[in-house]
Amino acid sequence: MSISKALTIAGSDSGGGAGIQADLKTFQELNVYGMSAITAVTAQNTLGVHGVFPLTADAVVQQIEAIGSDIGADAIKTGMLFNSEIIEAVSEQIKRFNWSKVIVDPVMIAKGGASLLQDEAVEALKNHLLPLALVVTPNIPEAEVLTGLNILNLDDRQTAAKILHSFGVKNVVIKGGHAENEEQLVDLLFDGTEFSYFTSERIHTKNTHGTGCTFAAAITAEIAKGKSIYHSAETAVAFIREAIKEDLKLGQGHGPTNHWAYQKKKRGPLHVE
Ligand SMILES: Nc1ncnc2c1ncn2[C@@H]1O[C@H](COP(=O)(O)OP(=O)(O)OP(=O)(O)O)[C@@H](O)[C@H]1O
Ligand SMILES: Cc1ncc(CO)c(N)n1
Repeated sequence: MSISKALTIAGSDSGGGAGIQADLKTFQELNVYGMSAITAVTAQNTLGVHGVFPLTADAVVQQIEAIGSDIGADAIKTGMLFNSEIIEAVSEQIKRFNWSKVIVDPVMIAKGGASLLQDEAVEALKNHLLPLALVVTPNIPEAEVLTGLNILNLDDRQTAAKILHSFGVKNVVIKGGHAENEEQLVDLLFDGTEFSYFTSERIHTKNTHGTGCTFAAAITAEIAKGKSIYHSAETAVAFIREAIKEDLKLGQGHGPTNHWAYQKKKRGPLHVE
């Protein structure tokens, strides 16, 4: 049997809802073999980020080399990269292994406000990593930082998508979760020519920790399997929707989403002892 493989280069979330943990759970659920290169360890739970411990760029490079030189990967996802040194090192490795299916989730700030990317690193993200990316998946505040725009409506999001595309990334997905006044959420996809819109009803829950990571991981898994960008985004929207709807009600703050929910809906409830 040949199995598709995906590598996530991201931070560890001890609470298990975001970061590396969310990515690996999502890869597994979508039948993709998951691998990881950890950029930073966070002490984190549903109440917030309590500590951030970045690894050296060399430690990140060695993890990527270990995978690239042996198992290989059909798609690569990046999440929390923390500083420009790590971003530049990761970009070098992507070039070295000729990886073209690269999905960049430009993680900047955790839900509680903790910084997961230093301010100095934004330029490195734009100059080194985005030109290598097949897809970038900012939320609205991240799209604002990357483009310098104030994004108030759908027109602004379209303009932001065009600017992001001009940085060299082939496909742009701007996620709509942060448009808090909107009951209809719109995730926008721009492929350089056409816009597509994925619309869904807002689910009212505080358990949305890790939605962005899970969404981008689902896109990565589908791309690893050779699916189109449109199909991958469509599956990711369905995956995250079920994961938010069937939340697990864990912790006292913003709880994680339910990574089992999408497959459970497809195959019916599992018999849990
Ligand atoms: N309350 C909600 N109801 C339904 N879908 C949602 C909700 N919140 C987010 N989503 C969906 O989840 C996905 C991630 O969007 P969001 O804008 O929340 O990402 P994010 O801010 O990067 O997440 P994170 O908090 O992990 O950083 C998108 O597909 C978005 O439409
Ligand atoms: C490690 C990590 N990566 C990404 C996010 C964004 O959700 C988070 N909270 N923690």
